[in-house]
Amino acid sequence: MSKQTGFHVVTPLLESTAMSKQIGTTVYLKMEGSQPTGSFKIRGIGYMCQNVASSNKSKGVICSSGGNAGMATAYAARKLKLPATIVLPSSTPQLVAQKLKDQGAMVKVAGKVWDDANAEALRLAESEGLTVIHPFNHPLVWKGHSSIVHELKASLPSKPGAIVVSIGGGGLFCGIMEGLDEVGWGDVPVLCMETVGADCLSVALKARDLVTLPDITSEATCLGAKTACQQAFEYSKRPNAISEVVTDLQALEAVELFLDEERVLVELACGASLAAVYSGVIQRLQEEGRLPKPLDSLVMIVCGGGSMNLAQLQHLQAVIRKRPHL
Ligand SMILES: COC[C@H](NCc1c(COP(=O)(O)O)cnc(C)c1O)C(=O)O
Repeated sequence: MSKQTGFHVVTPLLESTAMSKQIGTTVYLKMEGSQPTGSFKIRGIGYMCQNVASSNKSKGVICSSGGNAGMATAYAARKLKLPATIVLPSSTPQLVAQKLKDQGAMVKVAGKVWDDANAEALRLAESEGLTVIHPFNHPLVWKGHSSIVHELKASLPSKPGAIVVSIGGGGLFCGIMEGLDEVGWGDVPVLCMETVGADCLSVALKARDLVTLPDITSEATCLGAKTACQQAFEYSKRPNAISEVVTDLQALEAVELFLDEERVLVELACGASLAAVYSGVIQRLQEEGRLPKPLDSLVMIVCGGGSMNLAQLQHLQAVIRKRPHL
């Protein structure tokens, strides 16, 4: 067994019988919710924190986060004996703040959405001489996330027909695209899933410009960056990148179905990806000729998410189902 180099673990790659039956090909689930911090974030964030610590010049790290990048930063900082400050928007569920404090991090709340928290984190970094750990926009974060693809290359029987990822600021997407280039799978279609109201990449693609959303109106607050990172925007112009958007209700229904069928509770952010199968996006793309039919296989990056529990699920069910149907 090779010595573990990062703070992340090699996650299970499971087959979903129900999803495979629904789309007529093998659907593999890359279970990133099994990571120590509950999401894939520890791969890239942990790698960046290790690099910061190895420079020995840091007084501490600071991360603005919808929750999961903050969890990864707090966990890695504790392991590295670095002080950590996490700045959350008020849209992040309270349970996350307690989990961060349990990791020994200092928690501050600033603004309504991630962009507001990020502005405060940059101000604090400057005033207190802290090292910024960006939740999605840094080459070290993308490099760490690319480890997912190397694990897929080692585990899959053959090149996948397509990979599905959720998009917040685009860091996971950048890591996946970097990894695909590295293993020679640069032509594999990557389906980029967002929710209405947190669809910064989709809107940028339609505008052919890296535009900023006026606000975040989706309940999938962990996808709540108003502007995608430049690198994600560049990657999204590649022929193998496909951008799709689902509603919060579709993401919620996907979370509920996944819980029933696969016995795992994930965040709405992850539901956005799962909805690609559960809400028929894959089949529509095949009918439109934008995905091959049949697909050799499908890999779902189950990004996970640590800010979900039964109470939060019940809250989201009430809020989303109370909304007037558009
Ligand atoms: C505002 O928030 C950005 C980031 N969450 C991002 C995130 C994503 C999307 O990853 P990204 O595209 O931002 O690298 C997917 N799935 C889950 C469960 C996530 O938490 C954060 O935690 O600070």
